[in-house]
Amino acid sequence: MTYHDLSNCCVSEASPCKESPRPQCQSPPVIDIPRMLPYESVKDYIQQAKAHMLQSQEMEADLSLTSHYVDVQLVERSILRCAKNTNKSLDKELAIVGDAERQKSSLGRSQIFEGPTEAKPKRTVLLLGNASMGKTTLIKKLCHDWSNDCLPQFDFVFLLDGKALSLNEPTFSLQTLLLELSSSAPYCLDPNSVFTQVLAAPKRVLIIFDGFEELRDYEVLLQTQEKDLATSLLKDSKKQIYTVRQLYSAILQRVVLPGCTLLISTRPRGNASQLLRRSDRLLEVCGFTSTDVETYVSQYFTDPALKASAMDRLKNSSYLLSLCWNPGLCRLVCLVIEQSKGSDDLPRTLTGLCRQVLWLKMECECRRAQTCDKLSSLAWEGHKFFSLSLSLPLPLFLFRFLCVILTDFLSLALWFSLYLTFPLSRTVAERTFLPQVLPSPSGPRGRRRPQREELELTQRFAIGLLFPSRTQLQRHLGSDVLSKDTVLAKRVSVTQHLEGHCNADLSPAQILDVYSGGMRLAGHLARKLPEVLTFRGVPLGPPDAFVVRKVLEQAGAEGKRFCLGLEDTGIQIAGLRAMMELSNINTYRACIADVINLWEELGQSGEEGLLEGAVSKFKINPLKATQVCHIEHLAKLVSIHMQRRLSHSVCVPSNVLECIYLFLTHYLKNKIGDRGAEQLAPALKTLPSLHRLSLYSNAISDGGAESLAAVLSHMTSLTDLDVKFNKLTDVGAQSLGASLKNCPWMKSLRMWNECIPYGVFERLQQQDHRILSQ
Ligand SMILES: Nc1ncnc2c1ncn2[C@@H]1O[C@H](COP(=O)(O)OP(=O)(O)OP(=O)(O)O)[C@@H](O)[C@H]1O
Repeated sequence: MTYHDLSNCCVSEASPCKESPRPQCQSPPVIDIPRMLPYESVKDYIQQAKAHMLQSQEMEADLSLTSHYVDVQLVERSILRCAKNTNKSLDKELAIVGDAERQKSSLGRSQIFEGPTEAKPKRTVLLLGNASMGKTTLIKKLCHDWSNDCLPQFDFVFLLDGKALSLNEPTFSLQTLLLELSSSAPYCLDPNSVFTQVLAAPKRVLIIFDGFEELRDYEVLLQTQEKDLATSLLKDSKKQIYTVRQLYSAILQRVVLPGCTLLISTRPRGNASQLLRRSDRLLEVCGFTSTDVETYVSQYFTDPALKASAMDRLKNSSYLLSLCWNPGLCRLVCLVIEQSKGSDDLPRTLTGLCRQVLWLKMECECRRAQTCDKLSSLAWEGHKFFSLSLSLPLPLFLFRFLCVILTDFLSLALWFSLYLTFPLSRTVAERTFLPQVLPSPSGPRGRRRPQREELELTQRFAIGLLFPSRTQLQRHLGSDVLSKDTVLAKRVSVTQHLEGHCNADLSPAQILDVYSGGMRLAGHLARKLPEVLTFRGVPLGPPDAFVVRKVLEQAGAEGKRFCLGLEDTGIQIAGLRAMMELSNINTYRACIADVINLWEELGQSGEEGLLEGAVSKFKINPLKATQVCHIEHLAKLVSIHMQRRLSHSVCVPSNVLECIYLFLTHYLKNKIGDRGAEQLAPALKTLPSLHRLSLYSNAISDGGAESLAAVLSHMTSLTDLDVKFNKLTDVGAQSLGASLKNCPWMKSLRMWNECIPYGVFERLQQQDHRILSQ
């Protein structure tokens, strides 16, 4: 009997998974298994493991995977290649792509471990996603898929939790770790046989790491293993003498089970250079689309009447609807809608939402006064949030979510009005609002510094708490005049701080923060906004885009107009459209492909006024292309320009796109290389108004130079070309030099680099004085 047979025997009776089509299933390799192995016990174990996973249906209390899971798409992310600085935090290293690119690189659950056809399977997959975007839920669903035989390439799936790192005793072996500590493992009757099989065919093993708080935890585990430890592990992985940390580290470093597949989930914060080097694929859970939100709501509310009214209420509450992009928040929104039973107004801010959820939970499950006291005092003493979750019957998810928001840095006391009793802190030196609203952090020494995500959220919450509506203020503080005065004083301080900023000081993130203070605070901000407002590099998810629009709208009411920069923000097309609906936008810049898609959408829906505005206000000069895809988008734009039509049915108004004046600045991060130059060349040929082109330091070698040389004589408006510090040798340089002879209109060609022999360069310069070295 071969292992193939064994695997086939294990097909469970459970129904096949619904969402993932089975054709993805590959036939497992045929592996001979030693005769003496008791097949039955291994086979039984696999069956039990599958059944065990199928039993853990819960996403969280009362919500099951089978009835409430929404099948979300994943997006393949890439890293900006930047030679100089590899020590950046991961979110800064990830290339931000537009909506169109995201669609192109999206994939389903069943494709996570597969590359393009013929490519090798992905052995180390990093699953990224911000707080409560659905990483753990996706992992649970994957485990279900495996139980339903939808991941036939794996015989074993082990789910390892970051929290197990707190087990410090050196009493584990690789065998006990996998068969006893993995949360997916059932009780094993014959651990030796199972473990022998795991060791015999590691390629058919999937190990999932989830539940780590941050990237740093992984990075520490990737520090080089002590030699003795590695040798000892390789000699005998059954000895129960290792700590969980040592074993995790050995798996991640592939000292043990080298051929297995690893799925590592994490939030994209902090430095991840080691992890990145070892990963074959970066995937991101990108949250719910608007259709996903509708699916979620319809699954959440089983009563048809409630379902319809919930969706109506949500649609009337645009900000809450935009928050539902985050699945965890979507769940909270549904909870609030469910509990409010149509009576109350829905919350208008994130702070309002979380406050209401907490309040609801406390009303339901705790004796309020006692719990408030307890929470406040525990939090103020600096206890970790997790310790609270042990002592209170609130759902773990809620705690985890609040934990992200509040963290140990900002104590829970903030929620319970303790913040009112603290004096304003002294300086306004920092460019955040935190000093204005919060007591100084006073946690024990040596604690990690709060991450940016936590600070941002904390800041938004702090502002949200300081600017509740009048009714809320009255409800929470009643006749407590002293507290009311403190709130008002802090509000004044924040407002003054905001007004004290000169325009250039305002960071895009601050604009997003301010909205949590409601429209009153947004009004102060609106007055201060600079005319050229750029968000480049700040990810704008749906709620952020909503906020930006609101603030711009408010500023418009005061007569302000803007030139809006939305490149590298990842804003969705719906968000872009919302900006176009504003009448106070002079010009805007955004991802070219998304802009074209928006034009198409507007053209197809016959919204000619909006289309005209969206086309005429679009600005690309100067274009800062940082990824190869930017060049493809440019080519698409050029083709629209030449054909004067968007799609079959949509023409571009004749007076626009007349003059694409283009100045491609050098490609700062991604090197376009020969491939990029090749793609760029045909597009360049058709640009009527390209005067200067800089492809400085772009890893272009002779192949790319040939492509450029071939189109140079067609670029009749080009006066200056800069291809300095590339990799051209004498071949590429001579080819460009020869082409220059056919371009009498050109003024300069800069192409020096150290791969061109000095003599060759000098001769070319003598032949044509327009060839410059600097
Ligand atoms: N695909 C989904 N379908 C339905 N609900 C989902 C989905 N993804 C997430 N949720 C809901 O959002 C909640 C939070 O998701 P989850 O715990 O998976 O996030 P996470 O990314 O692991 O967060 P963290 O980084 O905080 O650990 C889940 O408990 C569930 O209610």
